[in-house]
Amino acid sequence: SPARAQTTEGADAVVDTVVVGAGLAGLTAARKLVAAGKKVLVLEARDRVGGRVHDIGLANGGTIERGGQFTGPTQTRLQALADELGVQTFTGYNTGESIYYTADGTVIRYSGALPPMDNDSYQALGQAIYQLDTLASTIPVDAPWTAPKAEELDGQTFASWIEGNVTNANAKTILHLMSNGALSAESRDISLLWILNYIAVSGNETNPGNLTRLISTLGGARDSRFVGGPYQLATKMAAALGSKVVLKAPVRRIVQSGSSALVVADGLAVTASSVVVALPPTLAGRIVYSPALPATRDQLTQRFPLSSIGKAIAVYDKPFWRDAGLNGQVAALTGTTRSTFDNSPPDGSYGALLAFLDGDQMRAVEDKSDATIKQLILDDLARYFGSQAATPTEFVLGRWDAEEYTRGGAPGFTPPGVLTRFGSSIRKTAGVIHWAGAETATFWNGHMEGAVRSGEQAAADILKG
Ligand SMILES: Cc1cc2nc3c(=O)[nH]c(=O)nc-3n(C[C@H](O)[C@H](O)[C@H](O)COP(=O)(O)OP(=O)(O)OC[C@H]3O[C@@H](n4cnc5c(N)ncnc54)[C@H](O)[C@@H]3O)c2cc1C
Repeated sequence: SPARAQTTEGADAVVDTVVVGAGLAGLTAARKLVAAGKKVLVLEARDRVGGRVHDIGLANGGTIERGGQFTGPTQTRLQALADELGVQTFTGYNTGESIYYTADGTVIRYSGALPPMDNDSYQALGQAIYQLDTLASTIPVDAPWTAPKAEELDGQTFASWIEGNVTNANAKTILHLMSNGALSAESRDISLLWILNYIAVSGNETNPGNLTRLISTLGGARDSRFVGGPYQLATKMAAALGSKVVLKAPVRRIVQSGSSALVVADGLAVTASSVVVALPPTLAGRIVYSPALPATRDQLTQRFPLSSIGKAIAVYDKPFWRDAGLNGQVAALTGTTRSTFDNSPPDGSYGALLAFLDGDQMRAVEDKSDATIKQLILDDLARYFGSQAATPTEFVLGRWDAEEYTRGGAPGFTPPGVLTRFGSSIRKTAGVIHWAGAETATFWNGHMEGAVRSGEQAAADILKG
């Protein structure tokens, strides 16, 4: 009742810290706090843990990743967690040629990281990547709004930078496609400062971030996968926390009074001396805070969307494209899916093709049924890999934008003018509330690594007192 939320009396439980959200960030924070002897309760809206990480069982006995899946070099905290929990990684399938599918429907096979282009185009693209890396090297990862040219960089979109700085048409095309494929966000939607920061955070304390690491398979963010899937990281942490994780408990209000807070979820209310809100900013903004949060923090959550993303997986008896010398990777200029990967298990005992629906392509199918989307994807896969791709044995579709407690994908991004005006509130505590979640991380922001780092950071801040 409203009366109950006015007071910390009448709570169902009293703990040291309430963690809101049982994604990798919230679970990591809880795990660290419990290890330090704190009494913790994690309130999770869904009927499962893991948030944007979720694997499901296939009829063929395999397991497939619906959400986050790739990891790679410099993602050291995620790796350390996996080691602790006994979850192995393996290098994704990279043998053979990739496919570039042109706007007029031509399949071009190629080797190496970049689609085939004439020399001038390669040079122009290389120059643009060098410029972006150079600008990114000026961004302080913990405070991008203080970068030397922050105003200028945050005053434009990535698209306007491409159009204003790159003259070669092929190089422009690849840069726009990269935004769609690697960030699930259109170049016209994101601030230049934001993408430079996203490049800068694609590293760790000893390895500065760079664009190649952010977008690459081998040696990059899409280098490796977890044997059995990354959902195990969430379920293993949750199993160790046991009854400290409460499912089906969406938090609706956080009422602070003095040095404590009453966290009101559907079905229960908990009093705590600190709270970790481990949600993407836009979902954190849907909780009602009393007293109201500082204006800058609230305005940040009004301006920090999640990208539009869907993920489809077509499963086959065998990875037939490998016999044709293909690695399963496509970069396409047309189609519902423009980015695919070989998602087969490490032993290749069956085949799986992962097809992303990114940005505009996800929005274009918003009103379509699952069956229609499946057909659109299979038509694309058949165009890329031949008619065998049209008849999978199973098909999995994750429409992340439509999930009530996610509402989009990774990463959360900022349009122009947001990081410089509101960014400094991203991790600033509000009374006893600490902010975590992949979008708050200073390395591998938006990734599983960032989620783990943000949870560790929030726990460390609370323990410091
Ligand atoms: C399709 C897809 C593919 C991706 N691919 C990769 C990849 O290959 N590699 C990579 O590193 N990352 C990838 N990511 C990103 C990665 O999954 C996320 O960055 C990371 O899992 C985020 O963890 P988190 O804990 O910060 O947030 P989330 O996982 O979003 O966790 C937030 C939790 O809070 C819960 N919640 C929401 N509202 C409330 C409320 N009011 N009260 C209580 N609980 C609430 C949610 O149910 C959820 O469990 C991908 C994401 C998607 C969607």
